[in-house]
Amino acid sequence: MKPLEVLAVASEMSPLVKTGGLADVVGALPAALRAEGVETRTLLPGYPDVIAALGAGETSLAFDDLFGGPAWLHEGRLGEDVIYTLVAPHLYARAGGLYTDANGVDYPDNAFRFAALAWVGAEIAQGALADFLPDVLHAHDWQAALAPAYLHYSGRPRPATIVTVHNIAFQGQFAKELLDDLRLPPQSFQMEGVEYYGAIGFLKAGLQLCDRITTVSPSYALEIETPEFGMGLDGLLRARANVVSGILNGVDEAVWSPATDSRIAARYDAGRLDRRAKNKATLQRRLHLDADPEAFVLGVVSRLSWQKGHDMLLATLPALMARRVQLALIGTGDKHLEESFLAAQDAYPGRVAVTIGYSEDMAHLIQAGADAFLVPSRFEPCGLTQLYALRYGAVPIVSRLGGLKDTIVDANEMALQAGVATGFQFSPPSAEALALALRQAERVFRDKETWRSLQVNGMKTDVSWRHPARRYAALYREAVSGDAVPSLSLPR
Ligand SMILES: Nc1ncnc2c1ncn2[C@@H]1O[C@H](COP(=O)(O)OP(=O)(O)O[C@H]2O[C@H](CO)[C@@H](O)[C@H](O)[C@H]2O)[C@@H](O)[C@H]1O
Repeated sequence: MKPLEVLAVASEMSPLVKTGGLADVVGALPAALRAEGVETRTLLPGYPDVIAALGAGETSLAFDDLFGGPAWLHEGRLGEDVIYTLVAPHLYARAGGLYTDANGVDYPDNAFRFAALAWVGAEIAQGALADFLPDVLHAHDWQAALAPAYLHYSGRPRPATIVTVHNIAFQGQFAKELLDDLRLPPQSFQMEGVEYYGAIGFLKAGLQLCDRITTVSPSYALEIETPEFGMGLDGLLRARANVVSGILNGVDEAVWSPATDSRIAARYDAGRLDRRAKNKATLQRRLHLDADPEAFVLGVVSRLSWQKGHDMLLATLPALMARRVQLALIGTGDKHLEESFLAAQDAYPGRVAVTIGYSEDMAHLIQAGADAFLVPSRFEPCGLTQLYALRYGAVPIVSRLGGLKDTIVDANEMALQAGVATGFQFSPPSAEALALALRQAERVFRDKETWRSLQVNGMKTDVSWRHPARRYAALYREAVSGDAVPSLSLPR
């Protein structure tokens, strides 16, 4: 059977460029899909680091003026994966972050930076390259979501289109005056097009005009159809509910496996869990936590934002610190949260260790050394860190919503009796409910045998990409077969 060919369009891809979970997913999917007979090529913005990492490669497809300057496509390889980099120095050669300057302020031209990515994705999808004509364009998040709109309004033959929502909180909204400069036709500015509350909505446009919508867990797929979680897009998603599905993320096992992980102090697996103690001791030493093997060590690896709910952890800290508990946290984001956690570290020396910043090494060591791993999110499309925690025997304590609800089996009495529990869920996402869950978890932690059964159950859970990749492949095939290509019936 001829492999199905997919063009993935995204603004991040591990290990080339990452600010969060989106990169992990975009980085892992091509290899996982290959096993399902799907060949994926990925289009990324030409950030300087990406260009440097991919080195010399072939250049093709030049644009004299791509939203304000010249641009061209660079074809490189990362292992077996073909990566197209959109080289456009006027858009991507910046000293700051991917989306914001050094002060955390959005670049004023983000609309054009990501419209360009989507535009070139649409060009490739319609045959601009001699050697690659994809069957599917798969756009990830708002940065790529204008691609289905460009395809729709081009009026030319196009492949099937899929938009995946990794986080509906980020939507890409821009002034309506940009319509023409964004190369969108006047008739696109309507409710069935790119118009969104009087502005231009990139994610809105993609969700409206693509063939299939996915998000990263079945529960989040339902949640975003409600006003509480839909962040303004719930009406659209309800109207298109027949093309919305939730496919859980997986774990890249080449990167996240305690048996082979070179970033941790001692390797282990479910049969050699005792070796984990060395990672706990190393973590405590490196972070200047008290060398106490019996302390209940909580781990956190996260962006620090309202979504992730760590303000609730701060609120419960005084009660926690009255017990034999330690906290090892690495995170970055909201300045107020960063400062509050640093203040907690000062207040509880040897008990609270806070690293403000980003470190893959530390992320792995926390997973391998912490007893429990905390994800108290207010909303969570899927969540990857609780999946890594399952693999590493750090028992997850999570809020009961979104992908957290779908991936962790709560250690209630019946689940413990049945021997299927893998962690702890709490609801609603509040400091009080979190505090109760932490007390319950600590109680089970003191019962070594039961705790070990949670660890082993977690480590045996299949969190690989095999099952999700099969679902994506099936979805691609369904979209290509065109049983229903709903956007074709929309006004053009
Ligand atoms: N300070 C730090 N140092 C080192 N590593 C750090 C770090 N902070 C975060 N990370 C890493 O970044 C990734 C975060 O992934 P998540 O899925 O947990 O959240 P995120 O909200 O970014 O992703 C969004 O997209 C993903 C992908 O679909 C969804 O799972 C999720 O629910 C959604 O919010 C993990 O690999 C984690 O280890």
